[in-house]
Amino acid sequence: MPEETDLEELRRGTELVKRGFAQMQKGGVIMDVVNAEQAKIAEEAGAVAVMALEAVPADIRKRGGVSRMADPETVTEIIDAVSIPVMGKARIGHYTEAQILESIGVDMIDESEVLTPADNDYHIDKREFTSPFVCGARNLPEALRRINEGAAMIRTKGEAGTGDVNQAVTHQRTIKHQIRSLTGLNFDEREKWAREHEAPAELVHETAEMGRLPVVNFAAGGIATPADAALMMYHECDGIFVGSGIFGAEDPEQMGEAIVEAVNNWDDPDTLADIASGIGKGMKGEANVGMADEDKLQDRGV
Ligand SMILES: O=C(CO)[C@H](O)[C@H](O)COP(=O)(O)O
Repeated sequence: MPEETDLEELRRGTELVKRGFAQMQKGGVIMDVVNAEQAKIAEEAGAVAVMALEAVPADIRKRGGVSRMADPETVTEIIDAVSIPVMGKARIGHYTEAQILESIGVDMIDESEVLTPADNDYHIDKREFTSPFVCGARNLPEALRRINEGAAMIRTKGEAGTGDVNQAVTHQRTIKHQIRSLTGLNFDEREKWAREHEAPAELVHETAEMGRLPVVNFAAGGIATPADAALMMYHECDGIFVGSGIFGAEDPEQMGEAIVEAVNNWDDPDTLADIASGIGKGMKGEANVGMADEDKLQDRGV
C-alpha cells in the first residue's frame, strides 16, 4: 500500500519528473512568442520550446502599465500550432494565473519578474502544481529559495527587454562564484552561510556537494545576438531564453536560426563568425549600466 506522501507526489508529479522535463531542454534555445504565427517561426528556427506571453519584454517596457499572463485563448492557439513544448508566464505570487496556465496544458510555467508582481512578499508554492516551474535569480541564495519553493529550472534574470547581456553575465558569474566559494567550506561554515544569506541549508549542502545548482540553469534577460547566446554558454549556462532579441530583430527568422546555431557551436569562433554574418540588424536595445532603479525588472520578487 503506497504511503500517503507517495500518493501526493503521484498526483502532483514528482520533483524528479519536473526536473527531468527541465533537463530535456538542456543545450537548447527557448524563444518568447506572442502568437501562433511567431511560435511556428520559432519552431522552424530550431527552438526547443516556446514561451507564450502577452508582449515581449522590450514592448512591455515601452508600453508601461500592468503586464499580465497572456490570453488563454492565444496560448491554446500556440499549443495547437506547434509540436514543441509551450511554456507560459504567470505573475510572481499569482496562483490563479498559474492554475489557469496549468489547466490549459502548458508544459512549464515561468513565475516571472517580467510581468507585474501580484504579491510583494510571497512567491507561488510551486510544489502544489503538477506543471514544472522556472524562476529567475540574480544570485545563489535567490536561486535556492526558488528551488526550495519547487522550481525545476533556474534562469538568470538579466535585465529583460534591454538587449544588453551585461546583467545576465553578472548574475551567472555571481551564481558560479558563490557555488565555488561554498565548496571550500565545511558543514558548520555552510550552515552559517545559509543563515547569513537566507538560503535553505539543505540545498546549500546539496549545491556545494554537486558543485552546481541542483536544477538546470539557463540564461535569460538581454540576450540579443548569436554572440550573446554563445557567451552565456561559455559561462556554463545549460541553455538560453531569448525574448525581445528575435522578434525585435530586422529578420527574426534568420536571427532565430543563428542564435540556435550559435548555442550548438558556442566554442567554435570560426563557425560563430559565419553564423553571425549577414543576418540583419539586432534589436536596438538600451544599456543596463546606469539604468534607474525604478526601470529595473530584476529587483522584483527576490
Ligand atoms: O523571462 C524570460 C525568460 O523566461 C524572458 O523570456 C526573457 O528574460 C526575455 O528577456 P529578453 O526579452 O531580454 O530576451
